[in-house]
Amino acid sequence: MHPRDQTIFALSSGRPPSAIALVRVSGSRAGRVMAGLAGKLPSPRMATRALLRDIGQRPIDDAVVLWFPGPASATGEDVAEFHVHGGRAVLAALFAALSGFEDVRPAEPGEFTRRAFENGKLDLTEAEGLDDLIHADTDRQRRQALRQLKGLLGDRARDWRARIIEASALIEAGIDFSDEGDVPAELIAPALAKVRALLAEIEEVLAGQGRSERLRDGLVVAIAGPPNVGKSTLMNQLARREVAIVSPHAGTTRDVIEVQLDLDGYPVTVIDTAGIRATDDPVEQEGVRRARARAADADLVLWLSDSPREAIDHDGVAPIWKVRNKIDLQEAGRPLAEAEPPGPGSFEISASRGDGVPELIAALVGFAQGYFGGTDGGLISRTRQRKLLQETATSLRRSVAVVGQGEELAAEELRLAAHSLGRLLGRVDVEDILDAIFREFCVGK
Ligand SMILES: Nc1nc2c(ncn2[C@@H]2O[C@H](COP(=O)(O)OP(=O)(O)OP(=O)(O)O)[C@@H](O)[C@H]2O)c(=O)[nH]1
Ligand SMILES: [K+]
Ligand SMILES: [Mg+2]
Repeated sequence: MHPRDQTIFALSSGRPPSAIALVRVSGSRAGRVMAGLAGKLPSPRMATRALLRDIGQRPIDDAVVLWFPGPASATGEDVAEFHVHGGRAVLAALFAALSGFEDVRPAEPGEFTRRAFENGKLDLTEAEGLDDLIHADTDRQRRQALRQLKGLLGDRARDWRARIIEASALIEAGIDFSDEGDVPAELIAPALAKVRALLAEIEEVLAGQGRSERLRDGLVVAIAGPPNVGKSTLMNQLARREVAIVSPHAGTTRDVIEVQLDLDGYPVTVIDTAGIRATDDPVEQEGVRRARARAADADLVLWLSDSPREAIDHDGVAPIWKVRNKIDLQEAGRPLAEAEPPGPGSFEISASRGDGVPELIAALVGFAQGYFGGTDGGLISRTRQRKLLQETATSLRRSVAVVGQGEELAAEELRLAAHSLGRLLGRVDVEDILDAIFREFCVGK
């Protein structure tokens, strides 16, 4: 039997031990497996208690089982669910029993979702949304994934694709009409109007959404600056715990230290780095090299200093905010007048006391909002989706541009645009691209 037609099983709940574990089985043998282990097939979609027994009639566990005959199941195939006690030995015994059935094997990562996709239960954007929902750590990631899973992008793409096909039908009809000479303008004009309208919609989605696909990975904010200015102290303030060593000794931090923060639902990775200075210590030199490299790749750099006019020693394309630290010392002694007045992207804080830190955090949230594209988030959640929408828009623009040189050229561009949207939905993709996408999913999904 081809692996694709085999029946698959996997643990679909979390890592054992746990109170309950869910093992799913999908494929043509699922019914035989269920009847074999539970003694008989329960009524469809009814939670039923059953003593599971292996092939030698030895009991495995007292379980709750569910039977979903296809196509009304998550994958579209026959699906059997076993809710067992989530112990490692219980699962080992159940897996051994499942593997004993002919043409039944453990699932590959993402294989359940792939079968659902292939049986038309989900389009590719929805499958991606499902994977994102499982991996969502913050509230905004969850909401974006849920929009994707509910098919918001997929529905738009299906609508656009249908309208492109209508427009191209008008143009093709025009081509058939005129064996010699020009296609009548009455046919071309409405087609062009359709194309322009939907191009505007796609451009709006592309322009208005910030970098919403980056919401999956989050934003990287690097704290950089000279030694001893309080970078690690600020890091600990932002993390609200002692993640980095703080000491009056310049050159304390050498490794890059990362924490994941949830800032108002936005995922933000903050990195603390070695103080940047010339040094003879080879270990510190390596720390400085790493600090420069990570700050150069960051999406935002907080350049920390403890003196009013500190030169910024950093190369990179990311915006830099000047953060002046230790203002508590200034209040105690030196006059405030010598300080540069703080402007946009410029902050004054006391990392040890916490003054100015809430304002800095609020500004970071604002930055994240602008970066990811506003409060409602985007329709686009992956680079793959953005690229295909850009390709679609390019083909539509070309079709409008070339229509004067020949209707066939315009029709060809519309075909390409429809093809790009088909790929977005996973309707026309080649096997290896689908393999690459589904391989990233987890086992049991
Ligand atoms: N008065 C005052 N001291 C601070 C403040 N922030 C940090 N410090 C002190 O400054 C010293 C250096 O702090 P760190 O956080 O280790 O500085 P760093 O920039 O990480 O230093 P390196 O990792 O060595 O580059 C420590 O003694 C801190 O307690 C502040 O806001 N006010
Ligand atoms: K230090
Ligand atoms: Mg430090």
